[in-house]
Amino acid sequence: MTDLPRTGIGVDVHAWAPEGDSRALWLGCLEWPGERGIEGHSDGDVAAHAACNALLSAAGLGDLGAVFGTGRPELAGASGSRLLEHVASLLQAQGWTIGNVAVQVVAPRPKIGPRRGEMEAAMSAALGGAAVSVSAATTDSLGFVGRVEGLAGLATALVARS
Ligand SMILES: Nc1ccn([C@@H]2O[C@H](COP(=O)(O)O)[C@@H](O)[C@H]2O)c(=O)n1
Ligand SMILES: C[C@@]1(CO)OP(=O)(O)OP(=O)(O)OC[C@H]1O
Repeated sequence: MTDLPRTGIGVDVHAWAPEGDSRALWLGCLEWPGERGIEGHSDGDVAAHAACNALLSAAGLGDLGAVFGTGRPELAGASGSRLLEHVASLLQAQGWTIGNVAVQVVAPRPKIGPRRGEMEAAMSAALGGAAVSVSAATTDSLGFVGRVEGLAGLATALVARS
């Protein structure tokens, strides 16, 4: 049987930190100065987390909770880059090459367009150079994203046997 490439799907949602909270916003392995921060056990980077979930899904290796648990003390504040690097090393150890990862941020802010290239480069670097594309949508003020309760990251990934 030929080893066909495999796709995966991932999502992650985190709540915004309360207004005035000093937490920083980390999204797509970048810090966003001046933007409202995010709640989370890690740094709450929904773009990186969705990408991790998509890659683990594509490789049949579970998801973030299966790999990192949901509250391990050593992962408090862990960066999206650190999680992506670990996921990339797990896939490599299992004989998978990453084809590409596509990530969509669902949030009215921050505006992704002006930093799209920087975000793609930062996530790609964490994945050892694999192609990453980033897009965004606002939801036109509807739902929990529109009410500014939280933001979401969605991702797909393609992997193939090395
Ligand atoms: N956080 C965001 C959200 C959206 N964009 C850009 O705006 C376009 C229009 O968004 P709609 O939700 O109204 O379709 C979208 O296609 C993105 O180009 C953004 O940069 N950052
Ligand atoms: C990343 C982890 C690490 O404790 O923490 P959270 O910041 O809670 O993020 P989530 O996307 O809910 O995934 C669970 C955890 O694996």
